[in-house]
Amino acid sequence: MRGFYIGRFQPYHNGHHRMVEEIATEVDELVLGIGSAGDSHSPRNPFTAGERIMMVNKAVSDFDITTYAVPIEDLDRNSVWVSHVQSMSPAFEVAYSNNPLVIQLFKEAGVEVHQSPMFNREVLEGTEVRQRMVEDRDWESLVPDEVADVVREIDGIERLQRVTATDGSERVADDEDPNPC
Ligand SMILES: Nc1ncnc2c1ncn2[C@@H]1O[C@H](COP(=O)(O)OP(=O)(O)OP(=O)(O)O)[C@@H](O)[C@H]1O
Ligand SMILES: NC(=O)c1ccc[n+]([C@@H]2O[C@H](COP(=O)(O)O)[C@@H](O)[C@H]2O)c1
Repeated sequence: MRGFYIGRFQPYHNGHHRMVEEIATEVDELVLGIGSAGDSHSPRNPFTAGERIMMVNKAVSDFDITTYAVPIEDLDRNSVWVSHVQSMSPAFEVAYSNNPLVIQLFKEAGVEVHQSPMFNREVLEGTEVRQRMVEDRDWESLVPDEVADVVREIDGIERLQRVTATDGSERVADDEDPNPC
């Protein structure tokens, strides 16, 4: 059976990794949808789709399943998003998500959805990992070693700190662009 699991993976962290570990007990092939694939170089989405594919591919290589990382760009129309996903992905029988909108859209489209428990969500959250990266606090312990290697290879911390930087007069929220064009 083939499953589908989508996330922004900004970055791929140990919560995602635990979820893939669980999913691997239920399917023999898994498509990892790289969500919001067109977004990068912002505080909420610092890494490109290609960089996230590197993180995911290296981190899941130990699992005993075949995986395919597929970039999925966002659409303005939620009502056709599942068709968009299906048009980009190898066919799958079950979708995995804990995101209420994603679950709703798949269910309305007649796709079976499985949820997973949230693992150590107090710290295993992309927002927390990025906050620690910005503040030069320990983030490496929250991600697989392979992901930490990719972040270092691409100078990811420096990038995130730059795109988050302001002139110092105010704090920038995670989803706010401090450098609007
Ligand atoms: N700690 C976790 N345990 C289980 N599932 C998780 C965990 N963190 C995220 N997920 C799930 O993985 C999917 C992808 O999540 P996503 O990439 O948005 O990560 P996130 O940690 O929620 O990131 P952000 O804080 O950047 O929004 C979602 O279904 C989300 O609910
Ligand atoms: N209309 C759309 O483009 C649409 C709808 C639902 C989810 N998504 C994407 O799916 C991904 C879901 O991942 P998260 O669970 O990490 O939020 C995100 O990248 C989100 O933008 C997009």
